[in-house]
Amino acid sequence: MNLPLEPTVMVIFGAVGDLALRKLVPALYNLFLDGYLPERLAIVGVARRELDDAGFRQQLKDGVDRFSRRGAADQKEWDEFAVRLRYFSGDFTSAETGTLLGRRLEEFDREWNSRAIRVFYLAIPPGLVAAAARYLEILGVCKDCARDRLVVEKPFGRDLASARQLNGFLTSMFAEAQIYRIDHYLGKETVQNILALRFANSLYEPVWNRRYIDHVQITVAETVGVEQRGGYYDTAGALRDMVQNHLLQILSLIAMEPPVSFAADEVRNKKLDVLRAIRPIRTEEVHRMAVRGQYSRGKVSCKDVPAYREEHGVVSESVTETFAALKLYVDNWRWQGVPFYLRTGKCLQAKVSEAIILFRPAPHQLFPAAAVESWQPNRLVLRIQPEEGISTRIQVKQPGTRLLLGPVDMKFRYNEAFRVTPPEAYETLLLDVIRGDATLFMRADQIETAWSVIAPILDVWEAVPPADFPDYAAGSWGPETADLLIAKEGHSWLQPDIRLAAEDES
Ligand SMILES: NC(=O)C1=CN([C@@H]2O[C@H](COP(=O)(O)OP(=O)(O)OC[C@H]3O[C@@H](n4cnc5c(N)ncnc54)[C@H](OP(=O)(O)O)[C@@H]3O)[C@@H](O)[C@H]2O)C=CC1
Ligand SMILES: O=C1O[C@H](COP(=O)(O)O)[C@@H](O)[C@H](O)[C@H]1O
Repeated sequence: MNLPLEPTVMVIFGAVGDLALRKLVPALYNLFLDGYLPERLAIVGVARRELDDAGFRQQLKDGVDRFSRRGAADQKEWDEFAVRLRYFSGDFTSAETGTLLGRRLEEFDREWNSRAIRVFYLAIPPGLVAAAARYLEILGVCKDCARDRLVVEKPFGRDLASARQLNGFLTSMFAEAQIYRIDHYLGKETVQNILALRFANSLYEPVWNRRYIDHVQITVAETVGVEQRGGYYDTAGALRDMVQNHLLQILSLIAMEPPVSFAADEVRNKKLDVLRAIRPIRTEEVHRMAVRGQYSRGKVSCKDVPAYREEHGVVSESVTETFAALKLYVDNWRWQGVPFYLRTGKCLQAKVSEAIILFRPAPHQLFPAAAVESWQPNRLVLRIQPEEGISTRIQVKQPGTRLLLGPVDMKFRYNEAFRVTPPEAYETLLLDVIRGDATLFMRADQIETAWSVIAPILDVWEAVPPADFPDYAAGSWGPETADLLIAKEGHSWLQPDIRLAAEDES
């Protein structure tokens, strides 16, 4: 792995917020421990609250102790890392703070005797992104400083129109290549492994099409509710929060054509082709292609859970969906007629993300009916989390004197095969930003096309409020309507192996 050698200043706007404390700083600290960070690196945190460098460092250390995959930080190692951390108190909607911060950044250039690459990470409420970007102009960041980068979190807009507007605004100030729109699912090891599985093996690609694949199921199930983010979530819902980004990205990786190379735009073009090929959903068919749900009180992992409408920050008669399931078709040569079922929800029975490829039956049934009582079609399970890995279900002869077939799984699990803890998604993505590799980030056109896929559903759901919310108990697998959605095609959801999921959570 090449070490990024260029001096870098990473400015984190919103440096003492939830995302920075839980994800960004633990990721940067782990990259430091693994020796991946540039030698000359400064991390400057910006927020309004009054703090000195020591207070800032202590808050970040508390975050690392609680949330790092490696557990509490060793004090000596932390101190070595912490000298890189500086705090700057100011409101980024004020020009004065802009000028002062600008001077501070120039000090690093003088100290290092070279103009450092500047990475601006906007870990701030989505409504402030445009204001913060304007503020960057005061800092002299523009299209001409091609080495400087801007990292924008999700949600990117709240619909097609607002995403277009934000893209228009950002690309008027920065070149597309400078803008890194994060979708943290793309940094997950097993999501990246979809490409490795498909394009580094000759076994799967020949059968990766409508002739052999019956349908695809993508499940991203969470056990948590909205936690501290009720205010945001209640204005978003599952479709905006998860489907528009993470689930459609997983679908794109499963369905894309082989890229010619792994150049950022080559991969992104191929993924965009998939999004563009998704059959548009007409208004009158939204109810046949998509269902929504909201959780009522229940038990998750043996603990009582309040109803969504009782969560902090959620309005009492909220009609926001906490569950969404979709049926999509990719209208191209490879996937014609193959349904892609997507579902995601909060307060479900287990935390598990996986994609299952269900294959068609063997073309000729050679075995007598008595031998195939428990026959199941071949399936390939791409487990994204927990227990990251891949398994293939095949039919074998069961031991005994009778000819009886039965399903078994051939399994690969990351932790058994490699015995290392894979990096967190944010580690991979932050390192890519520092190195200037945008392959795993969303381009403007991908974001907009993904919004256009779900736009008809958003419109209909907004126009026709659900009559029956809440409609699934916390701790279940979601509303019954999700089962009916795919039962119409003669399919049923394959519930994940929750024994593994529960082990991972405990
Ligand atoms: N938290 C999460 O798990 C996830 C978050 N995201 C996204 O990340 C972004 C940040 O979320 P999150 O960390 O939860 O938000 P928080 O509200 O926890 O943090 C916001 C941060 O911004 C600072 N801030 C707000 N206004 C200003 C201002 N005018 N000038 C300077 N600083 C300001 C706040 O500090 P102060 O008040 O001191 O100014 C605080 O540090 C959002 O876009 C969110 O959607 C995405 C995925 C997951
Ligand atoms: O982006 C988001 O993702 C998380 C789920 O991420 P995971 O890595 O824990 O699977 C979700 O809880 C959150 O609502 C959403 O904004």
